[in-house]
Amino acid sequence: MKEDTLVVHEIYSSIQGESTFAGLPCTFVRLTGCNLRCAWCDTTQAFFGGQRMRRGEVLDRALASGTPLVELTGGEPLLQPGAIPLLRELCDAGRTVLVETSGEADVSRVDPRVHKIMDLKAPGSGESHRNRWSNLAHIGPRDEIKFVLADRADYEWMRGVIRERELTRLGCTLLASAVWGKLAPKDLVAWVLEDGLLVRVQVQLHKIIWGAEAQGV
Ligand SMILES: C[S@@+](CC[C@H](N)C(=O)[O-])C[C@H]1O[C@@H](n2cnc3c(N)ncnc32)[C@H](O)[C@@H]1O
Ligand SMILES: Nc1nc2[nH]cc(C(=O)O)c2c(=O)[nH]1
Ligand code: SF4
Ligand SMILES: [Mg+2]
Repeated sequence: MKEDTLVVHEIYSSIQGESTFAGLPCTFVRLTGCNLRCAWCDTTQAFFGGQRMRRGEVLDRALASGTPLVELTGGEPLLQPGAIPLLRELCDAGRTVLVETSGEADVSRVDPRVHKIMDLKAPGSGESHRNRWSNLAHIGPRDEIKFVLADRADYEWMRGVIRERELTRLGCTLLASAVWGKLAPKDLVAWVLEDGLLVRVQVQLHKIIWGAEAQGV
């Protein structure tokens, strides 16, 4: 069956660099392939290649390190049919499970125990037209919506989306992140404070620790 195998770019342990889980030891399962091409994507190496593995082996490798936290990412993890049962099996094994998704793919079948970290792509990504707004119906208090912002125009777009779509009503965390090397986090912080916007500004902790070019961290 098509769910029995997954194409995997890498599996490794590090500390979680993003989201409200930042700083915690975490095992990452990074799947190959993405159907978007965000202008500033820092993981283009995961677009192609990878190794086809049986789902059971991916599960074993993800559990082997013993970290209580496991994240499925990519590329775009939800493009592969095996991602849905893998997320469920990771939850069944007692792990706290995160999935990092562009939000273009349908999130409705993701196990409700999983914490969905879902990007809403701003115009500076070049992929804003791909946002699947119907996914918002499946976002709840355990989930996090992330905006990755390249400039002031992206910031204003985020502010408009939060207000017009009443995102604070979803009860989820709203994350605002600067595109690395493009928007200064201090400018983002100044704008957030000026507007009294209730978002959590995040930086990519792993890039501060290991540098922006390091892979497998
Ligand atoms: C590489 S993506 C993989 C998961 C999924 N495709 C997505 O976009 O959410 C992981 C996260 O890194 C963020 N990201 C990628 N490149 C970035 C950059 N240059 N600066 C800041 N965040 C970036 C993405 O927006 C996303 O939240
Ligand atoms: N340390 C670390 N934390 C992360 N959180 C989300 C990541 C991702 O690429 O999805 C990521 C990553 O690439 N590295
Ligand atoms: S959706 Fe994620 S993996 Fe795909 S291009 Fe955008 S940031 Fe990169
Ligand atoms: Mg990353």
